[in-house]
Amino acid sequence: MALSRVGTASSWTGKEYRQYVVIAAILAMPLAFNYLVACIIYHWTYRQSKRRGMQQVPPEYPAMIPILGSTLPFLWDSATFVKKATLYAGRVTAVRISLLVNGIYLFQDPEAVAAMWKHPSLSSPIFVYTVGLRYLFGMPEKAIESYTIDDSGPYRKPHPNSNVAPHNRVDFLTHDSLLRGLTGSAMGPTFKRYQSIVQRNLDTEGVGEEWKEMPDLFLFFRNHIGKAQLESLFGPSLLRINPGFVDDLWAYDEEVKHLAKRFPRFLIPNAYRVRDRLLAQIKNWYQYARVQFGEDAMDENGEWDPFWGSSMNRQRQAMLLNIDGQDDDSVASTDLGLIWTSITNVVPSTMMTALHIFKDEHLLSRIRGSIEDTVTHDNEAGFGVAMDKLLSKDLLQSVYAETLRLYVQSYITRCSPHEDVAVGRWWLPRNEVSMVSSYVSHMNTGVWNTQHGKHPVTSFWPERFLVDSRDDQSGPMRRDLVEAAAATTMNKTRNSKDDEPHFTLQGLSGAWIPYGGGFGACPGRLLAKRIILYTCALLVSEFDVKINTRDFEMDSSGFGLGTQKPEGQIAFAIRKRKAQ
Ligand code: HEM
Repeated sequence: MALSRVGTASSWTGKEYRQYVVIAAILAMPLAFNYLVACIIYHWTYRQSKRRGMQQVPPEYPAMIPILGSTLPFLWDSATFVKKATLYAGRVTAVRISLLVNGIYLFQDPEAVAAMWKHPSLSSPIFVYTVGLRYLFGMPEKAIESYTIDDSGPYRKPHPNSNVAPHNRVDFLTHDSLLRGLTGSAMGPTFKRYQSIVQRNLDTEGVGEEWKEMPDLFLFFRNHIGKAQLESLFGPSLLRINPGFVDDLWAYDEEVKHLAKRFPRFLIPNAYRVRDRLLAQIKNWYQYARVQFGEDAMDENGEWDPFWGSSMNRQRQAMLLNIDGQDDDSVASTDLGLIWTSITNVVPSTMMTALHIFKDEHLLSRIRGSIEDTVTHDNEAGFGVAMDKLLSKDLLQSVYAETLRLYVQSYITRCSPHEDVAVGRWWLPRNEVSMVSSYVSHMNTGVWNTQHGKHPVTSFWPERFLVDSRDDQSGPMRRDLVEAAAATTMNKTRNSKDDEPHFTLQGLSGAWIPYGGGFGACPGRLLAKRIILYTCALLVSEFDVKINTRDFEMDSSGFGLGTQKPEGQIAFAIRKRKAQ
């Protein structure tokens, strides 16, 4: 009896089930048809472009669900998705992906990326500024307007079609101030301050000639390298009057990935709370510096004072507050962006460079040997280094370049507000957003030399950027590309027979892109390279470090937002080196 009841019920369910399947199939037919058409157009466009060599707009990556497009895979598994979407017939290429609000063009073939850097209409990061300021850095909506309406470009001369008033040219004004403040004559004093502050910070750790066990390498770098960099750029007052600033900055860094997904406050209250705290501390700093600062506080060149730090910060205040709709709240958001960008890339990059050196005894001893003639140690003056010489050390530069290749996972974003532009063999339509993923470029097996798989693109190979004339399998680029370049341009990329292996980035302008590129490239890149190389030279010369946690994974959850960090803590031991 019970069995027959079950049987009746299940056959009734089966019938219902079949009806649902039929309805679902009918409903799915337009979707399947739509997808099929999208696939045909997608393949046809690539084939046409290849066969006829025609300049055209990149095709759209087929997505099953209209309107939603590729939003879900792009947001939730961005690394896998962009790698897949930008690959066609085994080659990295350009594609349009449709997202919920609008679409994005991804340009990844190295020729297109190199062309992008050269194009004056694609030199401005203003579009990504507006996104960052709104969603990451919490700028009030009324202040963002000045950023969204500025179509005058990043150059001193405004675009002829733009009517933006000179004092509202936020794109040019901010970029110009950053270039003046972070490069050229201003960089030297900032870097000098960094050198003495980092040595002072390391001294506070009390490391002696006995091994000192420590639980977390990243914390060590945050507290010494990160703090030194903050102080050398923004001055001691910001940190002194806000003792929780550094911890809050790193707590915020953990939350940025959630803010980037545009979740509302009620879903990620901690992210909004820590951001509010940081903005309040930055405004607190403004109040303090305004009261304390006087002309007599400046150094002899007017480059630095203990309240605003570098003169760039002091001058940014006047420049930003002069722009329509700006006040302390909006300027604090802009400064949060600057502080976050300047610190949170260089700290993990420095740590990963040092980590790779200390993890490998042989590499450590080669690096020590190679920089011996550049470093000095004086009991009075402490550690010293001839920076010009250090910056040209081949193996150290190769380790640095390889570290950035492996761990920098940024999206570099551009938009042309006035005209369609040619990007290599593609067109980018006016006002459309284009992005380049450094990760896809850095993992492109069509470019990078892996010595036939011996050194996969996903692995760390310290010599990848060294060219050795005695070894035709050496160098960062695949052998076939080097030969093709040499045949067409008579380019001599190899050194002469008796030269030592030398560091090169030749031919990699569209492939090695940790700092973006062109006029909009990272204005902190020269300072970053100095900080990374100097810090590694200091650590390897003055300390022994044993890496105790040797197996760890990298955290990919912040994909697209900058440099990767390790997942979990890396335990290590450190001691002062005995006098050599
Ligand atoms: C290894 C360290 C660093 C990496 C990997 C890095 C990477 C980047 C990238 C990919 C961009 C976008 C560039 C583009 O759009 O083409 C950028 C922009 C920027 N970076 Fe860096 N960066 C680093 C260090 C620094 C440092 C040390 C500073 C400041 C001292 C800094 C300040 C900035 C600023 C202010 C921007 C925005 C540029 C603008 O508005 O014109 N960065 N960075």
